[in-house]
Amino acid sequence: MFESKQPKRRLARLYKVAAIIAKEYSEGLGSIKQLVYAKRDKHPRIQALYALVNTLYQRKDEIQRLLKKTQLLESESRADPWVIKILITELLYGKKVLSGQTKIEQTIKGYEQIFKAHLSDSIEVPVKDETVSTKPKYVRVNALKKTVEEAIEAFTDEGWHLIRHSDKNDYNGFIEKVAALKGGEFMVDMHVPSLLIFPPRTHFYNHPAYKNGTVILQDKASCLPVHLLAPPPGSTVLDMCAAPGMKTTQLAAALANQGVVYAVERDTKRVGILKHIVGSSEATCVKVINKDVLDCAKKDFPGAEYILVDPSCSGSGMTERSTEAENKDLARLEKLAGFQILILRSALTRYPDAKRVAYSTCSLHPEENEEVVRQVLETNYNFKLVDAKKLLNSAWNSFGSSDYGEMGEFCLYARPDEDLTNGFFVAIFERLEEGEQNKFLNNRISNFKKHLHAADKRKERRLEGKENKETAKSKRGNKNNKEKSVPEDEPNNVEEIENNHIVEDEQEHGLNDNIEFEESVCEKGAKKKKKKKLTENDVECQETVNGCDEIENTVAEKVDKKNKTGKVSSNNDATNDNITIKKKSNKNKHKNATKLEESTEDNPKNDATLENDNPVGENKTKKKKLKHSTESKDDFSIEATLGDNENTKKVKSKKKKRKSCSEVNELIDISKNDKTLESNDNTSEENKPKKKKHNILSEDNEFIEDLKNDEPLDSTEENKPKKKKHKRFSEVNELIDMSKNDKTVESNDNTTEENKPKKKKHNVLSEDNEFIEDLKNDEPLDSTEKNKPKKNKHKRCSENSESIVDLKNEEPLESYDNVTEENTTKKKKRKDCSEASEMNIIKDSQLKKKKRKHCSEVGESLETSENPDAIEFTQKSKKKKKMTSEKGDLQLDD
Ligand SMILES: C[S@@+](CC[C@H](N)C(=O)[O-])C[C@H]1O[C@@H](n2cnc3c(N)ncnc32)[C@H](O)[C@@H]1O
Repeated sequence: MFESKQPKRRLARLYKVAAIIAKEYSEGLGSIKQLVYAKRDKHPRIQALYALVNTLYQRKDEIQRLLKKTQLLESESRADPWVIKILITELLYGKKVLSGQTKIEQTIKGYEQIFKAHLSDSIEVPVKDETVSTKPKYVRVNALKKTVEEAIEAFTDEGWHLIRHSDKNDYNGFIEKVAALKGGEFMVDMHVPSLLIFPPRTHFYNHPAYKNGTVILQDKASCLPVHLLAPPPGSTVLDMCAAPGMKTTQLAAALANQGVVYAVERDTKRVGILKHIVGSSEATCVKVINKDVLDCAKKDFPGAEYILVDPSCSGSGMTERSTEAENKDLARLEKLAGFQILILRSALTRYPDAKRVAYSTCSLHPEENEEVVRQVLETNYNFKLVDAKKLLNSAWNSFGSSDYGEMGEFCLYARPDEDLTNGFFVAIFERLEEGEQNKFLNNRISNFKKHLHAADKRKERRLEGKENKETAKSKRGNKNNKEKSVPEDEPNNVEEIENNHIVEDEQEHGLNDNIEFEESVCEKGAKKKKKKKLTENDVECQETVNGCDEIENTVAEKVDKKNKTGKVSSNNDATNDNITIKKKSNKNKHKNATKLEESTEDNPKNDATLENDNPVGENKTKKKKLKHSTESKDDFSIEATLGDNENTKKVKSKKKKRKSCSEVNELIDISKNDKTLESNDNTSEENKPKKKKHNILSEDNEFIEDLKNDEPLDSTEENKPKKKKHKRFSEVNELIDMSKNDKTVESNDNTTEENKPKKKKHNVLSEDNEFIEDLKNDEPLDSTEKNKPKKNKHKRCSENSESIVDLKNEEPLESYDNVTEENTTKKKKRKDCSEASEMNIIKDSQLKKKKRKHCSEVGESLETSENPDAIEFTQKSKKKKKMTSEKGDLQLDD
């Protein structure tokens, strides 16, 4: 046989595999390092793979620019865009040659001069080599296998020299010593006693202590949540987001294997890694549970006393580049925050035996941290935030943003530049003792929500009543003449209206968190329900492993080998977090899953540096303070959201479409009043003479007036002149629904839900989600405020609306805001509405289009809602009788 001397016609496997990894990384399927390891069987040159993909992401902006200028992706549309990007990376920043003869390589080479010409136009941005770590290597001694003393002795025997730091209060001195660690030296951490510190780039992969599970590679920051949670031996612990299991094993060690650690992990693949780590660390007290923890309840983890909430996050703290933390993908952060709020709130509300809860992220973004804490804490009656500084005996420097006042300062940050760790955030909550108070409770919200909660309960009772009634009716042979006598466009009764907004089926869905939102509003014929397009927004979150990339990779490798699957990370988005907010129609439950594209613009995250063979040294540590984003944070005040007209700004949207700001403000104002909510009750429309439906504004005002009366409910309704309140009820009910998460706050939701009669499926507006909406309205994530000058406190309503709208306009908030999908087609209508009210109210009002006639005063009322006298004005305006113009969409704004 003659050897063919023909040039290689096939693309080098290195490039193919690198392209796959780059793509998977862009999809958030893992850190570059994890993905490289996972593809090891596909290409053994992991360093070359890593270098290519890492460089691609370091240079992504330039490459993107080149692609745009040359239109290469368009002209080479048949080629894999990721292969093109990898080849450009190789050509411009890698080997600087493409030696293959494939068509695509030839094409890319053909562009070389053009690329270079474009590049010379731009300023060269120096790229930091992320493979050179300046962070020390942290090694946690697995107390289940060896004591720290034994480990120290063993390392000393190996020739390592222990550097001591005895002053427990001198954190700065400690950091200096850590930064100065030289080859052959190690220290014991001053906070986490089981943690040993070695110089950067010390290798442990081949060390027997690592291989046999005696030591675990875990960054110090990642040890802090469990250290601060401090469950004693014998206790019951719930680890809500457990894989890969670094903190799970730390928890087991804290318990000395006495007691139980429920380690919950949703992702099946990661459960495999979790089990492996748990097994190899001999953490016998751990029970691994492959479940979505949001589908769990207290019965699943009986007696859970200590809870660790370490949810998926942006992972912005996992990079050594502090600039990374400044690159915010606001929409993504908001989605993550939504999920984080849900999960933290569930920890604080579902488990009645919980004494202490640790919330942590490996993110440096306040949106995922202080903001999450704030949103959850401000409505929580049972927990307080513990001052982390005190827990660490003041020997720590980095805390949360003072923009959040004391609340922020009670939270702890670990910062790469200051603490020589990964970036991390920890907040510790403790159950209130008797007589104690959560000083961050926002009473205004709480009272409001308490009322709503009460109203909610009443609604349930009414529903039960209705069920009975219906049964009786059907027994009577379904004689329903009454219905026929009701004008077409009128809902039959309050119950019916309310039924359209029932939060349901929490039992089935585990809780409020997998959210289903039924859009059903009365239409002509009273019983027709509008079907909405269903959406399921999968929010893919970058899985971050909190400082345990290395171990995870290695374990992944081991698991791989064992399972002979060859894959740990895969294209399967199982590694992603799915925040699902669903809308379902009554009848059809079809879903349209929309995957959020994680853009390639994402900077590399979680890319713990690959081990290399550099000698120990170069412990240059930046003392520069990490510039932490401290966007303006207006103090939250429900007062403002509930109609702080004094501070409301001009609402921008068109008159006719935004008439109802004042209405909602009024409604909400009113709902602040116990009695007003009570007055919602027992309003039987059936018993009322039917009235004109067109005078919405005046109806509202009257209704509001009614609500403002302190008359006891039942009597009120009976004695009042009959009005068409039911329409407003539905709106109020929506408002109530919006705030129903109170249940989650006040009750141990799951458990209470369990005891409730089952309701209609899929008629669910998840309380939590709505609550998030609510809260979002109350205070936008600081992202939305980002570009704004700091404002006075309590300037909430219109500002928020505007800022949220701005944000929405730029990028729809998919996970929160299903309704925005629909709304996007109605942009003009919702400019001034904050999301929650839009979500809930627009729909209703849209469906009332045909029913409602409005007078021009509606527009006026909206205008007036922007000024401080809005309510007064609207009250005046109710006196005007004539509604002249037929009005379509009614939007109620906060
Ligand atoms: C940041 S990692 C946790 C790291 C882990 N605590 C450790 O120290 O090794 C977040 C994990 O939570 C899991 N997760 C996300 N949402 C979840 C949910 N709803 N229920 C259970 N696990 C979830 C993710 O799959 C991911 O493995």
